[in-house]
Amino acid sequence: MHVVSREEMQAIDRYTIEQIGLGGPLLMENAGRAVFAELAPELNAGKKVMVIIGKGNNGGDGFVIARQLLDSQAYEETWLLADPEEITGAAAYHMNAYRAAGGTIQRISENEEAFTTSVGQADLIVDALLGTGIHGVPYPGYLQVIGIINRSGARVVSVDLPSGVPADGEPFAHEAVDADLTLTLECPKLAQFVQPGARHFGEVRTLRIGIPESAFKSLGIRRKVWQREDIMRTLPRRDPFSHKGSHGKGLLIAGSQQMPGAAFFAAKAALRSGIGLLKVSVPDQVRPIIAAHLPETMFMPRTAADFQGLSGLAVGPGLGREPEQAALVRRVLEYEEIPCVIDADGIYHLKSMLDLLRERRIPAVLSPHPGEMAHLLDLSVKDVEVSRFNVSKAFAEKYHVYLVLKGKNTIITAPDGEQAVNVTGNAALAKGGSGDVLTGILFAFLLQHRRMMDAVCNAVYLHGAVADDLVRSGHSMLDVLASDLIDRIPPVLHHLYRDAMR
Ligand SMILES: NC(=O)C1=CN([C@@H]2O[C@H](COP(=O)(O)OP(=O)(O)OC[C@H]3O[C@@H](n4cnc5c(N)ncnc54)[C@H](OP(=O)(O)O)[C@@H]3O)[C@@H](O)[C@H]2O)[C@H](O)CC1
Ligand SMILES: [K+]
Repeated sequence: MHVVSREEMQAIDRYTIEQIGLGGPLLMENAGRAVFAELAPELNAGKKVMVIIGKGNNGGDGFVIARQLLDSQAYEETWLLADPEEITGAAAYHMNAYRAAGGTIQRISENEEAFTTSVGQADLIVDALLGTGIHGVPYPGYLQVIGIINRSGARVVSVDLPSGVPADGEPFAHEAVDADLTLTLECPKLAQFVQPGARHFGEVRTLRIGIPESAFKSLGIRRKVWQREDIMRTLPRRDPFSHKGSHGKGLLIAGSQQMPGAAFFAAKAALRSGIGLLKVSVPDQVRPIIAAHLPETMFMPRTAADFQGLSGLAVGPGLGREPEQAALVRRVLEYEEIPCVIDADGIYHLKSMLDLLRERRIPAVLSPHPGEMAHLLDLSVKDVEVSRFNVSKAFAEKYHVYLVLKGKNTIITAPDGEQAVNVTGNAALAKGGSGDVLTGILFAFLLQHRRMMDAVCNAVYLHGAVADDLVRSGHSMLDVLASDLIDRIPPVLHHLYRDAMR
């Protein structure tokens, strides 16, 4: 499923209408019917549904929805914030159809009191005020209606976008509709994954409205949501005649006296995610802790780390920030013949050697959280968070890396700018150690997948999916530990493989 900007969506609309010939009114009919079908189960007899319509094509969708409500069991009212004379194109086409089918349009500006009363009595409000066409702060009339909707107490369903949210995810300070459900048309827009807009969507469902894949191909859209079908398609299939050497021989350089656990979590997660042979380089004092809990690992002295014969490296979890650790990170970066994952303190040290990234033949994989990303770029966390897609793309292309910018919707970016958004995971992951688990999964998957982008996307997907599985079955957002995540990898992988083999 593609993720698009406002401009890209408008270009796709144009291409579909002009090149493919599916006219605007038809697409609008498809959009409105898809929304109505999604709402149908909620439209029982006597339910009071208000359709609140703006001037543009988002409003046009509203007229299609209102027309179908006429024939439903629900009681329907349609309120227009614009002057009907202002309505043009496909929206006018459907406004006329609505009227001709017996619909009545009430104008908000002429009946403000009645409008406010009606909103107070509504069970469900369909927000068809503004979609991708908004620029800047909603005009005063729109702001006023947005505020009334937000204070209504009704269930609010937004068409395409919560009105007032800019489609590209740029920051804004004005009020926008707080939707209970957003039915986004054809494909997600950037705003769905970036704060503050993301907070307005409520539950999100994406409704296809008949735009052919060729329209997206024609525009070369290179941003998508990584979905269950993607991981099932790309999970590595094991050759029955394979041996432990076939699934990666990796060295994990992690842990310190103060943070031995990080090395343990990353190592165990890598083993649980299929790495064939794992060597761990930890300070001598830490070795007994790991050895006692992970007899499957072998050890390499921190002082004599030899990379010969390895197929991958991972450095960072719990490493520490002393200068001597920087030398280790540098060695990993300079060893460019095999993939490497750099996380946590490894990223901290990276700042002084960013140019080494660009020179690597095999791109490194970095998995910073927003704070680590901000440190790398000398930006504030806020600067990173309000521009996650662009910040990620610029960095990945400039330094020729696979960048995993962690967060509610982790964004994965390849060195050529291709992006994927992850939609698994939840706030249970906001706890020390969960990042180390991701490092282990990333490491193991990198050594088992053919395509690096698949490995990185699948690792991020699996990491979130185990957190979702835990919260779905007996855990809460508060209690999940890194070890719970690791212990839940087997059943989640089991179900993914089982479904993939069907
Ligand atoms: N995705 C698809 O394939 C389809 C999507 N559809 C729907 O169409 C909208 C986009 O329609 P568009 O007309 O481009 O934009 P909107 O309806 O969101 O709004 C446009 C009108 O809003 C006015 N506007 C612009 N900025 C503001 C503001 N800050 N405050 C208030 N009003 C604003 C603008 O008027 P101007 O006079 O200012 O230009 C526009 O008239 C999309 O979101 C989908 O819902 C199609 O239905 C089917 C295909
Ligand atoms: K809307």
